[in-house]
Order: sequence, then C-alpha cells, then structure tokens
Amino acid sequence: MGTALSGGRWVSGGARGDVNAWVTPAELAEGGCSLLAAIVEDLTQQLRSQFAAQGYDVSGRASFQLACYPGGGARYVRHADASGSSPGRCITALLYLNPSDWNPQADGGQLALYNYSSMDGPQGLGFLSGEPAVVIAPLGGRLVVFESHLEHEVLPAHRERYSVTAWLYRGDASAGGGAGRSVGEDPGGSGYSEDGGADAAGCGGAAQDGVAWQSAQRPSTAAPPPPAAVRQEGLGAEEVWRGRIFVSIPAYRDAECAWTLKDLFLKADHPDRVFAGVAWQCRFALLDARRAAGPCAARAAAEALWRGEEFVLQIDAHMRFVRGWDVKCIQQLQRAEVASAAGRAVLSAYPPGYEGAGAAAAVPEDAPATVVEASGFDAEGMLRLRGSFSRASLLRDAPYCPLLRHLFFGEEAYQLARLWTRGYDVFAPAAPLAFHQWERGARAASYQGDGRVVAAERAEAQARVLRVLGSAGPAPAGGASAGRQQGPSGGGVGRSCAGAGAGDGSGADAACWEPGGIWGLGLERTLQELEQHCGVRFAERRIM
Ligand SMILES: O=C(O)CCC(=O)C(=O)O
Ligand SMILES: [Fe+2]
Repeated sequence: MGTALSGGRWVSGGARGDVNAWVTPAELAEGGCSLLAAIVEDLTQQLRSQFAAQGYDVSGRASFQLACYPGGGARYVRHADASGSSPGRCITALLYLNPSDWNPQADGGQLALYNYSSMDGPQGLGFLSGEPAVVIAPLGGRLVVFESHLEHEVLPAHRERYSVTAWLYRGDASAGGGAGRSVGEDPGGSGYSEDGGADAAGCGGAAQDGVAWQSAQRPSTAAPPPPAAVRQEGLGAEEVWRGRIFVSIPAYRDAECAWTLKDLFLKADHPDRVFAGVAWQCRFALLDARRAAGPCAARAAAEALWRGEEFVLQIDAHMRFVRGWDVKCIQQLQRAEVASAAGRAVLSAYPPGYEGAGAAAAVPEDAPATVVEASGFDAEGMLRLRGSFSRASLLRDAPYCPLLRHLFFGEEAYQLARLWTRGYDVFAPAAPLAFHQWERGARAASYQGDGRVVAAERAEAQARVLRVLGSAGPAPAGGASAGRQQGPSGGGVGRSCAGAGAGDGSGADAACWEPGGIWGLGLERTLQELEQHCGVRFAERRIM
C-alpha cells in the first residue's frame, strides 16, 4: 500500500486524525493493489449508474482517497464533504478495509451520520455529547453511501482503521477545477476523471442532459431523501433516523384490504413516510381478477410499484399492526443487521392472528413474538414455513418471481433459500409487529380461472421451486435439465433475466434458474449451509 500511496500526500491534524492520500485506481493497481483498484472502479461505475437512474447528477469526475486512522483515539470531527470549498461533491461512498473482527465497543472508530445540520457551530456537539446520529461500525467490506452534504464524524478510533473513499461529483463541478479546490481537496487539479463514465453509466453522455433530467425528476433540494445505506447500532427510539417504507400488498378480491391499509397508516408513527403499493386483482396496480396468477405474481406486481423508498414491508391484504410499527420495524431491522454476518438482514415471522374483520377486528393484547421454524413438508414436497421487513436492496437481490404462477405453499422456503444464499440472514422480530387474519372464512378462496390450467401451472411452479431447492429430479418441460452445477460466471445473468417475462422455461430463460441467476440460488452461501442452519433436508423432504 505504501507504494500506492507514494504519489499522494499525507496529512494529519487535530480535527482530522487520519493520514490519507489521494489516489487513482491506476495508481492503486501500479502500487500492487489491483484487486482494490478493480473494486473501486466497479463500485464507482455501479454507483454512478444507480444514482443517475434516481435522478442525481453524478456525471462529473470521481476522486478517491485512502485513509488510515492510526488508533490512539484518532478521529475526524463533524463535517460535511460537500462544503463551501468542495460544493460539487454529490455522493460519498466509503468502503472499510478493516479486519472482520472489528469490535465497535473496544475499537471505536464508528462513523456517526447526522441527517440535519448542526445548530451549535460548525462542529456541533457531536454524538459523544448526546446528539442523535446514525452510528455505523467500520466493519471490513462494509460500504456506506450517503449524500455528501450530510454532516458526519469519525468517532475516536483505538485501533488502526482503514478505508477508501470515493466522491462522485456533479457534472457542473469539474470544469477547470474552478469550483473551489479546498484544503484536503485533490492535489494537482485533475483528480481522477472518468471520461467513459457517462457512457457506461447511461447518464446520457452530456452533463447538460443530466442536469436537466435531474431538475425534472427531483424538483427540489429542500428535502433530500435520506442516505441510501446506513445502519444504526443500539440507539434509543428518539435517536433513530427514520427512513421511508414501501409496503408491498398483493390482494385478491379481499374486503380486508381497505382496513389493512387504514390500520397501516393509523398505527404508523410517521404515516407521511409510508408508501403502499397494492396489486389488487392508489399507486394501485389493477389486475384483472380473471387473470390472477397467485400470490407470487401479485407480489411481483406490487413490488413493481416501488419508487425508491429505503425499506420494504411485504405483507398480506388482511393484516393489522402494532402502534408505531414503522419505527419498531426499522429499529429491529437495524439490530438484526448488526448481528448478521454480512450486515444483511430480513425480519420475518408468521404473525399472531387477529379476530373478526373490518371495523370489528380485534387485535390481541399480549401476543408473544413468533419464531418461524420448519414444520414439515406437504404432500407435494413443499416446505411450509410468511410478510417480511428489509432494506429495499432485497427487491434488487431477490425480487418475487412472477413466473411461479399459482404457487401458494413453498414460495416461502424458496424465497428463504434465495435470500440465504445471497448472504441475507432472516430474523424473527423480538416482539410482534403485525397481526394476520388466519381465518379464511370470507376471503375469496378459489380462482375464477380454468381449474385445469391453474393446476397445471401450479404443478410447473412447484417443480421449478423443488428444482432450485435440489429436491426434485427432472426439470419441468423446457427447463434446464443439466448444468446445474455450472452456474453463471457472474451476477450479470440475473440482471439480464430480470426482464424476461416469458415464463415458459425456454432455453433462453434457463440460466435464470441456475445458481447466480435471478430466480436461482445466490452464490454467497450454499443451500447445504441453510439446511444445516434450519435442520431441513430438502432432497429427502425431511425435518431433522
Ligand atoms: O472514514 C470514515 O468513516 C469517514 C471519513 C470522512 O468523513 C472523510 O474522509 O471525509
Ligand atoms: Fe467526510
């Protein structure tokens, strides 16, 4: 790393206790850190494309910095990266390069992120003086991304703490470097200019376009959306940064749906931050009930109504909620993320039931929290295990599969396996967050469609799920019958499959169901590890 840094310069100071150096990916590679160089380049490109798609102008240059806090209480006082002297910075992305055994309690060095500006002078009181903040431990491999105008600080680090930072600039910020290069800003003026970036990221190639588009999509900067990927550890209810929650609701001719929606907003502490997407076989997707294809297809249709909210709650159309469910969900998820190996967590449970319906629905007073466990396989080999709460990244990593037509039972185990193998840990909420109407009585029980078609499509969906879970022999007609072990070489297959809606299992779609494909298992952990974890043998259809 020393060589890589040789082109940079080192600074150190009281307000900022790190030593750091500006680098370019090329310099990193030259200095022997080619893997890091590749990661940084790839990350920059992906961030550019994702932020551009959300209407941000990130068409300017990018700059990169390596930093080491030497320990001994080194810190960086509260500041914003896009300040008077570097106003062109739009997005800050921090990748921590620390060992995996970083212990926040002993090693400190957390990033404290504020979603409001200090009222107490330039540095404010800071987190250690009791100001509420989102606090993020610098665990190795953790990526933190936020809008550069947000104030933040590095709490005292008691151990060497490494990071690489990428800043993405607005298109109008790079020209001539005239936008005020500051103390600590790139030396030499050129920084790292990613000339190909506009193309690769689909920004339209011209900063001008980017700016125009931005103002069309995001009319105001008065209330910027909260940071994209933050985690908080162990703070009180009043100190939690509260994000927006997208609630995905598939409903099939369900009279309870309106009541579910009413209760959802009534019981939220911050109903203004709750956005419901209802696929009703509103931001509404109105589906023809005669063409309804079961809950997976309806959940996929509801997910398509997502508009960038940070969190996603997936529920049924017949549910009630505890008061303050929104804040409680976020808090519990944040705790789960701290406990999760990869920092990726999903809350999921079979919620306790409520009695009655409509205005007369009665929610239990002291319902215990429920834990999901594998209970057994049914006659069709489907593992019976339900709603979830997670970061919106789940919609990208493991969206509901619209091709699994008429699949009712078995989607939970399939979904669990997809999440697990993509590094997500599933946690039961510590206290009930919602209640479910288990009594089917008044609900539409059967489809209006042709029973034989429904049965055939369900059988095909079940066969697909069983195959992904390794508990079925032959593939469904047209599916891939060989090469299951092959897997695609990268994650790209999933992305290219996402738009493939044919659902006929034709050759072109086969890779989607393979490991690494969008509908297949992920590549980060194995199904065998999940089996061990849950005490299930899918191949033998047995609970251990
Ligand atoms: O390393 C961190 O967590 C934050 C560093 C920082 O704020 C900066 O370099 O501007
Ligand atoms: Fe910073």
